[in-house]
Amino acid sequence: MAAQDAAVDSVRDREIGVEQDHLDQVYRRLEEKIHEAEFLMNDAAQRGQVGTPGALAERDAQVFRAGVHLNRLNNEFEDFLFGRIDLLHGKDGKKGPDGAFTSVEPADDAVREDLTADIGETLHIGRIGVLDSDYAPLVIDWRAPAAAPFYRSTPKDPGRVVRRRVIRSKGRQVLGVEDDLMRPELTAHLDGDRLAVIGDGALMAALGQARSHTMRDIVSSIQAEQDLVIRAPAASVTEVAGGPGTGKTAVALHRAAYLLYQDRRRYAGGILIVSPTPLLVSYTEGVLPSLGEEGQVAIRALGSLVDGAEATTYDEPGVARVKGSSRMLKVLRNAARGALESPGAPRAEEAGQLSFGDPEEEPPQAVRTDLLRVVAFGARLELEAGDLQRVRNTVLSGTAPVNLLRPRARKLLLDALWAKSNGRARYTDPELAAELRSTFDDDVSDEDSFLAFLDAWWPELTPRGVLAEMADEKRLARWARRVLNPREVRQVARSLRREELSVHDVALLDELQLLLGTPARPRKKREYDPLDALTGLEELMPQREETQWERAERLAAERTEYAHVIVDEAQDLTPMQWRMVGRRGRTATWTIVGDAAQSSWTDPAEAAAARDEALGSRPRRKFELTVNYRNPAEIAELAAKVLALAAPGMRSPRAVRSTGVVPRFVAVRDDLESSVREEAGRLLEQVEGTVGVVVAMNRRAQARRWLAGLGERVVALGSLEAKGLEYDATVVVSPAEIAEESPAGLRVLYVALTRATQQLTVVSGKRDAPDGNGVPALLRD
Ligand SMILES: Nc1ncnc2c1ncn2[C@@H]1O[C@H](COP(=O)(O)OP(=O)(O)OP(=O)(O)O)[C@@H](O)[C@H]1O
Repeated sequence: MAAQDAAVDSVRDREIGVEQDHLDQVYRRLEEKIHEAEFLMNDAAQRGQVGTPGALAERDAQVFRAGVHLNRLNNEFEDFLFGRIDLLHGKDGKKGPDGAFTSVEPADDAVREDLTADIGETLHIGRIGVLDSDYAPLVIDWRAPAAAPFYRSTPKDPGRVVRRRVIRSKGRQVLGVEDDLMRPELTAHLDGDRLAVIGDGALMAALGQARSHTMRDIVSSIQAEQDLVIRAPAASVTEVAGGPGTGKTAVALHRAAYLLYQDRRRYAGGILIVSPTPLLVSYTEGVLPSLGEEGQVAIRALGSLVDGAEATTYDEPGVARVKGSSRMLKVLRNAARGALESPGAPRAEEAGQLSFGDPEEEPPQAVRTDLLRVVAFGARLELEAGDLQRVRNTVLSGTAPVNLLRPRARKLLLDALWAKSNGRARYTDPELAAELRSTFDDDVSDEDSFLAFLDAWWPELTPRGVLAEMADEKRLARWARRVLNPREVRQVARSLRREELSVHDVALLDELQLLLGTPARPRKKREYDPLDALTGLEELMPQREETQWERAERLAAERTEYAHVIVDEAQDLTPMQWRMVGRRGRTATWTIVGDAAQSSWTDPAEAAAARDEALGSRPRRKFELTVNYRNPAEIAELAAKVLALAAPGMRSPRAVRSTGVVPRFVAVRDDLESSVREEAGRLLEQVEGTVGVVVAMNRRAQARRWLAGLGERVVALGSLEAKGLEYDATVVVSPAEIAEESPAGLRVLYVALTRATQQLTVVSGKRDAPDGNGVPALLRD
């Protein structure tokens, strides 16, 4: 036995040695490429000394390209090289742009009658492609077509692949290899030696690893059904459904990297990934940089999609339900127009009957808006409340955004004043009359009193300002007439009086932005940039174009529309959020991943209708992921009981592994705190990685206090914040409380129960009616 083990070890060492040699060669080549990039940078800098404008622009572009290149190469990639496939000879002898043979099918004579075969091609797969100096591929980028068989090949449908190998390395050292044989029936030879096969279970090893607070990429173990989604053509809409832990988030991130690789020019327009919470954003943020992609992808939480907003608080379920519903559209339309009547500055009647025009007597903000008085051609002209209302109604009868109607309002005011001035009667000659009118307009619109009036009577409205107006219950009741009931009006108004924006307020802000419009402003002069001094370009070309850097920066800052939009946890978007997200991808292609069974939105049918509207008539391709890579079978089985209640008829994904550790149940009489603390402490001792404690939303703050001092590996989460996250172990506190939080509570509980990769403890209170074993009513058979 010992001799056999030793033999296996020596084969393993030999195979590791083979991969180590290859990795050394790759790093030598990478160093050469870094030198090349540095040379390019230096060369470009030299050119700066002799500067015709053309040469300077070229230099700028070259510095930019070389900089990007260097940056990617210098990036310390963990396991830079992670895979290898050994392939039979292919059907034809054609090579693709990555230097590999393109054929997917083996040549007719690739396998001899006695089931022996020779390996015709060996490809190494890594995070980026590297060619040697003869353009032979040392490493194939994982996203290249030639790498697809690494993910797709199965013993049932092996194509040309004989052996698929996962290589584990750290820095520059190969630590291990794991092989899968795709054609176990063959005796294959590579350069005359029999092909060795080492170990199995690369995927299982990855799944069993301790979790940290950041997600890892899965490039070395993407599964075939996931690969189909990642490489699906970008056309129109790709919809992916799958239960908890099936890799939807992971697949969405890898798809972003794939799309960029495949068509960088097209996606220079940016890829937006919409994520439900800031916690999930920070959990996933590291994955794209680890795949060598940064910059062109923006991952934003739903509460941060509008510039300047960073909402993290949640409304109570009842309020969220109103704010998320498309009923709000009508309310917002009324508010956007109605807010003109009640601008933030005190209105005339509130400010008292102040006379108009004498700066001594009156603070500048107390301009009356129910009377316009000007002097023109030596006479005093007035428009009174009734006249003004008529003008306003005429202007507002159109559908254009309110702020953009201001020039029209100004014009109609002048018309009304002109009508009062009798100016038209003075001349019958049309040319003279027109000239007089133009002088009249110029005179009046230069008058301070006219300008001050216009500012007060038709102020530029901001989304935030209008939302603040909606906090006034009486006003909101007017705007929401026949749309919201009095209770809803009271609740929404009250929620808007809070200082912080809620996640649902952000979609309202975005809608208001559209309803109000942004008036054109004079272009701001560019600020002084120290980089200009460095490059010396500013002095040489005073009228210069912006550099590529500046352009990239400007586009990123200005970007509100993207070339591809990926929506994670799509089941949770409210109708108002779909409208907000839809506006960011009007001409985009889309990838939408989600699981209806995990939806925390109360009315999925309404949300589905809003989603259809956002996506329009674009054709959709649907995919389904069926394997749960996160939860062991023991946890998945328990969660399935809640699924049966939350979404009857929906199937659970198949759990891919089992740990033998069943969930633990603890019943508590009165003191939740000490039990939760104790259970969290117990789990911290049993697992190496993170522990999540999930409680009902209204216990969030409390739960944080309970866990104080237990260290960074443990976190307290409100049920809605647990979306998409995972931990080595979780404590779910009072399933009944979570389930009763909202009409979607059972689905939220299903989310909470599916967060652990190893262990789950359920702590029940009185409300849970636990049985003698501590199992709460909701989780019994
Ligand atoms: N092919 C794979 N190889 C290794 N790990 C994988 C693979 N696919 C998924 N995983 C792991 O499984 C876990 C679940 O993945 P992910 O969070 O993407 O699932 P999800 O479908 O988004 O789940 P949920 O709907 O519950 O949010 C992650 O730890 C992920 O790294």
